[in-house]
Amino acid sequence: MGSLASERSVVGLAAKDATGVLSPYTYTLRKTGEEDVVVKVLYCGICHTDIHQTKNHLGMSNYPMVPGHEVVGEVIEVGPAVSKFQPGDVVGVGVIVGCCRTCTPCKSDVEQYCNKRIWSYNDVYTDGKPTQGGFASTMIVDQKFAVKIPAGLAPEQAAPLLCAGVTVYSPLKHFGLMAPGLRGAILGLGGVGHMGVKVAKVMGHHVTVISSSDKKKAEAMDHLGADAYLVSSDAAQMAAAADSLDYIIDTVPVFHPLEPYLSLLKLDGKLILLGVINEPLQFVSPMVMLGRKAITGSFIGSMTETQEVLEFCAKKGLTSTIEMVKMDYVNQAIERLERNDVRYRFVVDVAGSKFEP
Ligand SMILES: NC(=O)C1=CN([C@@H]2O[C@H](COP(=O)(O)OP(=O)(O)OC[C@H]3O[C@@H](n4cnc5c(N)ncnc54)[C@H](OP(=O)(O)O)[C@@H]3O)[C@@H](O)[C@H]2O)C=CC1
Ligand SMILES: O=C/C=C/c1ccc(O)c(O)c1
Ligand SMILES: [Zn+2]
Ligand SMILES: [Zn+2]
Repeated sequence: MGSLASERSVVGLAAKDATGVLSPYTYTLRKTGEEDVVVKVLYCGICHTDIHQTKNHLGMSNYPMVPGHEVVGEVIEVGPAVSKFQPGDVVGVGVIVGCCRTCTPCKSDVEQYCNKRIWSYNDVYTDGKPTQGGFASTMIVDQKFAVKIPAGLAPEQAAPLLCAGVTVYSPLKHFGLMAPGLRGAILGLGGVGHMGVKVAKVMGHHVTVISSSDKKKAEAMDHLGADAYLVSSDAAQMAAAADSLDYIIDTVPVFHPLEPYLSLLKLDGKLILLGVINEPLQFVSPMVMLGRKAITGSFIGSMTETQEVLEFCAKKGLTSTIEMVKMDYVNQAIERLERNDVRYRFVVDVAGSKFEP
């Protein structure tokens, strides 16, 4: 099925330099390969990683760069060997679009840890072309790196699950933290953090939000269903919560000391780092030894876990909390995300927007 004829010309919004400002950019996609699906982008979430990448926080950015890795779209064409999808299917694409398929992580179904992973943007595909993300009319992706959006999940609600959702689900599952009754905390109530609260609550955990201010308290308790709320700078509140938590999911995207949070963990508690921070973090060793605590990290989730979290959310009636915007608002949305002014994820209505070159 599908025509394998030519490269497609597409329009996206690209950063052209480390200012991170996005502007229209026309480029071509590869010819539809045997295992490729061609996806008309419907919606794309804005993740803080898009800021790290477009603004070159990691020193590895290449321009022009079309960001966006929480992509929901409609399949409009499939290559001849595609078995998972057909035109008309609503699918999701996330953070990675390729892996080696032969290394231990790839063979263990955790291909996100493949050292040859191909990122959905700011990378180079197997054909030598730059990869470009979801703030664009169309993407082409190998069927392995697309997931089905289950019936019953609104496509715009599903977009944040493709990064934020699976990023919290994967470590809870991997570290054996899905049992009801656990006491967990979410540090940083943004796009990833709000999914952390929702997923942990559905698992039956007692959930504390640890935030940099009290601004989000009412919403966290009333809308997201958090059980407790700590302001990280309030020493009395923090002291009262010492030794009380089985885990902390840390989503803060900037440098912060770890010791105040390590002190909140119980014996064998885990501090799970998710934020991308390009400088050394700090703690003294007794903070982990005297309590056998673990500081660990986790990176998105596998394609299997991505499909699983979508089905988990559909089954539990769990949605993301989003602010929907058009493409012409993306630069303002990014500025607001950087100022910590979003409730809790921007999702761009890509197909419903005009973005002419
Ligand atoms: N490990 C992985 O696989 C993944 C990692 N990430 C990374 O996780 C981090 C969080 O991503 P995301 O949730 O999209 O980001 P958001 O900007 O949506 O949320 C980050 C939250 O951290 C808190 N915060 C504290 N200090 C700051 C600061 N100086 N600037 C901004 N926020 C601050 C805020 O919460 P509050 O107001 O409560 O203090 C804010 O809402 C990023 O570094 C991102 O790159 C994202 C996805 C996957
Ligand atoms: O948002 C998804 C990607 C997160 C990410 C994690 C670690 C890292 O080094 C990155 O460049 C991105
Ligand atoms: Zn992300
Ligand atoms: Zn591999």
